[in-house]
Amino acid sequence: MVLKMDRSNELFEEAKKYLVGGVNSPVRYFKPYPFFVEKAKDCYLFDVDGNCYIDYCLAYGPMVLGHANEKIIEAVKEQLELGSAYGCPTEKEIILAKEVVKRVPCAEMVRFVNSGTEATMSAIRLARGVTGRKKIIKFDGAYHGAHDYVLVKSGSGALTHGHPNSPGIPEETTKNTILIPFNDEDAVKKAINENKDEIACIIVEPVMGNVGCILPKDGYLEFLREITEENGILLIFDEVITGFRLAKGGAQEYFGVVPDIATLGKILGGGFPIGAIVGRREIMEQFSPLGAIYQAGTFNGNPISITAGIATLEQLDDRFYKETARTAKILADTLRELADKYNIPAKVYNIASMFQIYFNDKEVVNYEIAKQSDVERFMKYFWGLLERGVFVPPSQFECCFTSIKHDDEVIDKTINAMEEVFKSLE
Ligand SMILES: N[C@H](C=O)CCC(=O)O
Repeated sequence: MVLKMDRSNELFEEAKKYLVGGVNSPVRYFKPYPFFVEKAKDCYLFDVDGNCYIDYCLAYGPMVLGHANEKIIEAVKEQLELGSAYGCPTEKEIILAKEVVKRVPCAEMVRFVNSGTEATMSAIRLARGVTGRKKIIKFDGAYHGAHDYVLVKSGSGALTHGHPNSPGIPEETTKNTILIPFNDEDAVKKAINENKDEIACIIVEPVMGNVGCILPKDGYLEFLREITEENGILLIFDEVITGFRLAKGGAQEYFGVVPDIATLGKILGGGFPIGAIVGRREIMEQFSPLGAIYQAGTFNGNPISITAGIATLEQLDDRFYKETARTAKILADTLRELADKYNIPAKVYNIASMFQIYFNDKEVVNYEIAKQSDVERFMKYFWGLLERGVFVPPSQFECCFTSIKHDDEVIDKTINAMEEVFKSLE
């Protein structure tokens, strides 16, 4: 190993004694051991061995303003003095909810929760409760968090670590989860025809950011909108990744397709745990205490996360969207050029501030094709970049993100690192 990672190694040995696999989320582990972080600032992570990395993982998505953003720190410090959990409502929840409603096209009402996992779990319950139907359609490779109904043919860490179907989930629990390939209209039609009046919802990541970066084919999201409407099925956009990222109003604004319900997280909490279910008023009002569909949580609407969320959304201006998209595109174009120049079979996808490379000669339009990508070469690319001070997620089944702090100087350094890495990739 070129990188000096001795202290990380020591900490990993210690961590393994107390924490399963030495980590608290599987995506954080990579062989032989991950670097341990000491601190982070702007677009940089600093590890315990004194290495500094340009960060394109951004904590798997939330840190789009960069790490340790001054305005968020100031607002959170102030809120900490006022208390960190009340079990009672606060005015700040209204402020953040209003901001969400202003931005996100389908959002007429909001329920704040603590994670994307909780958001999708409750959104599915809501859809089932409202429609009185049991079945749901989920796309192969989509990752909607770590709860039972959707952890089948799943992306993200489940796929990276070789278990897209997690043991421990009874087949009775997932027998109502219909799995179909993404970007395939006929598969959707067939599933709906075979399960007439039984499907509560289609849940979809408009851009599949948990199996790399798979883009919807032109017209595909529009097709999902039409066919769900025609069949009394609720359309759920899982915008935990795309929300506030592709545009102020997320993927639904970017693509101009408005779902019935959406789930949010990541950016919404400004680096603190949060999730949200949003949707049309008559649907959302079925949640308790107005309706009978139960949804609850001690930390729902937690004042620290809400405060960080308000301070974050305030800073997502037009310049933010323009710049983060510009830098991600430069990197995606660079990767394409390098793959061409060094004759490495690769496909690169990019939308707004998201991008990912697959070492694959086929267009990656779904999970089956994504899975055929060359993992070994990807890990060579990953380590090559890391050794040159650039951190991308350690799996091609995750997505890279740019933040507002990735300026031209940082991008140039990244391009140089990429060029050096590609030279050694054959
Ligand atoms: N891709 C996951 C979430 O979106 C990564 C986060 C995790 O599993 O820790």
